[in-house]
Amino acid sequence: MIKGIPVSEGIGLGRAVVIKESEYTIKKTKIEDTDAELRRFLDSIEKAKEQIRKIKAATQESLGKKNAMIFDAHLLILDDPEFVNMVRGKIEEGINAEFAIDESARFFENMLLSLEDEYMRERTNDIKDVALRLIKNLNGEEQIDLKNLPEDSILIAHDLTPSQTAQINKQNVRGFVTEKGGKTSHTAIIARTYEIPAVVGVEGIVNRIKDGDFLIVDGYEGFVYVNPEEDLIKEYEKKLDEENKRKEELKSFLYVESKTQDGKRIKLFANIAHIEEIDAALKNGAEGIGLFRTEFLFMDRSQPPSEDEQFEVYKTVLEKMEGKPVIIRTLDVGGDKNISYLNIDKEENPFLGYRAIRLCLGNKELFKTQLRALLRASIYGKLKIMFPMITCIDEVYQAKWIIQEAKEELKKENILFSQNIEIGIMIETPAAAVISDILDKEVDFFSIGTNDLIQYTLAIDRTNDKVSYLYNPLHPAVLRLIKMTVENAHKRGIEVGVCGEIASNQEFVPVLIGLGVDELSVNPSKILNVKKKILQTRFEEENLRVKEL
Ligand SMILES: C=C(OP(=O)(O)O)C(=O)O
Repeated sequence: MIKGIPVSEGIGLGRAVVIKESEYTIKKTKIEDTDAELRRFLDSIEKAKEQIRKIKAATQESLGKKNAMIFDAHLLILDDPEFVNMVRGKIEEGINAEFAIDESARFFENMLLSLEDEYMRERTNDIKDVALRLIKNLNGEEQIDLKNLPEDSILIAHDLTPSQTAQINKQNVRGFVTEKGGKTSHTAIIARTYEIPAVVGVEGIVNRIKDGDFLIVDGYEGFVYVNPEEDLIKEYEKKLDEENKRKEELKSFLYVESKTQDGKRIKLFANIAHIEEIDAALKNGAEGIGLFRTEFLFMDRSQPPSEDEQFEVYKTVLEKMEGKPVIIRTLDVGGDKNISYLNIDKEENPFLGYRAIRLCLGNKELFKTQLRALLRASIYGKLKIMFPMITCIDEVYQAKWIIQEAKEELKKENILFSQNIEIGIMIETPAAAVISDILDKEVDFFSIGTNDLIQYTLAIDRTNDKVSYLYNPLHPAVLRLIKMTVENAHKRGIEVGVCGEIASNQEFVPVLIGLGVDELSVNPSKILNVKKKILQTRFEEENLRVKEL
């Protein structure tokens, strides 16, 4: 048994398909006919471009424009005069094309690795990917074909690149196991989107497993069993059976209205961080998006996304949701989410520092660019804009003022935007909950971010394992703040949602309902589980339980 990080729930049984990139020992040879060698090199470039364009089109179709953009970077490398001329120069000196490509790629990889910028360092993978493709083309070697995987395959790889996941025939895949990656890695996101069990961060797995080994992937616990005993296979087959039955049973709730036994309606929305997750949200019956974490658009790059780039993403989300409400949270970085190009100073207490709305109000252009993109996209659906980490009314005034400025600018430029965009805030600091009767005068809705609310109320760093035992969502202090927020909002006639992780957890759903929340926003894969719990809950009973808080 091997342990890794579970990133996509589910159980998979099947045979290993090991994706081992060929390890080339590229020999340097002396070339007499340099013109012919140059032609070989240029042909391999043309072939690579054709291959990449095809993969890009397939990715765009299955995973959307943003995921397909990575292949633009690959095409740019193939057109980069510095790279092409360096290889050409070496060939003209009489060096074989394979060696010239390898040496040039290493030169640029080392150059990028020497930079401080994490994003640039990560681009070395793109150069490696392109160089390998060129060398394989020169050798007439087929690129790994993932379109025709055998039934019940479990993919084992160092990491799955976007070009690989774009080609996979999903019906035949029962699991992913990779050496690299974490909860937000590309493989993890794709696995969750396709609902394929996945375990990542398993060091050395590529060399420990052979093609055809029988595997069990436990995406709940992060276990991978290699050629297990018959008893264990039986045990897991039983679990898989139960899982499939549970899934089937949950499907029966898909078209059932989300309300408690005694008729209290609870809206059921989805949390997303990437547009690819919308399909899973819709498939599971999300009535809207309760939290789109836009910060992920700003990560893994060297500069912020442009207004147009953001506009395209927000427009896509709104269009895909076809008029259902979409709450888009403005940039929430700082704390544990660092973005190198924003040059945030190292802080002693980053969670109490320059983050979220504070950072946006201090970087007006960055903030306004996002707001303009949101306003422009607003005509494509039902947009609601939400500000994170509010602690005082002044922040709400300032943020709304910048929205007003963005609207004036767009009007002058004759650019349309919706006149009915609701503005809301996250209630994720005790201060915001305590003054919710002041804040509610200025906004149209609240969404309680319990992940942060719990950390700030109980003074526990949510990323520190040593104090995680104190992270208690049912602590009376937390429940009182939620209760207070809901009561204030309802007096003013505005709705309250919960978008923190506790809304996805069946254990906490009844208490949130009892506290009177109107909407729960949960992980797409948890929507039907939560709906089942809502249907079993009696509001009056739960409400009585929290009366005396
Ligand atoms: C949803 C929340 O925000 P984050 O993205 O910081 O988890 C929260 O704090 O509950």
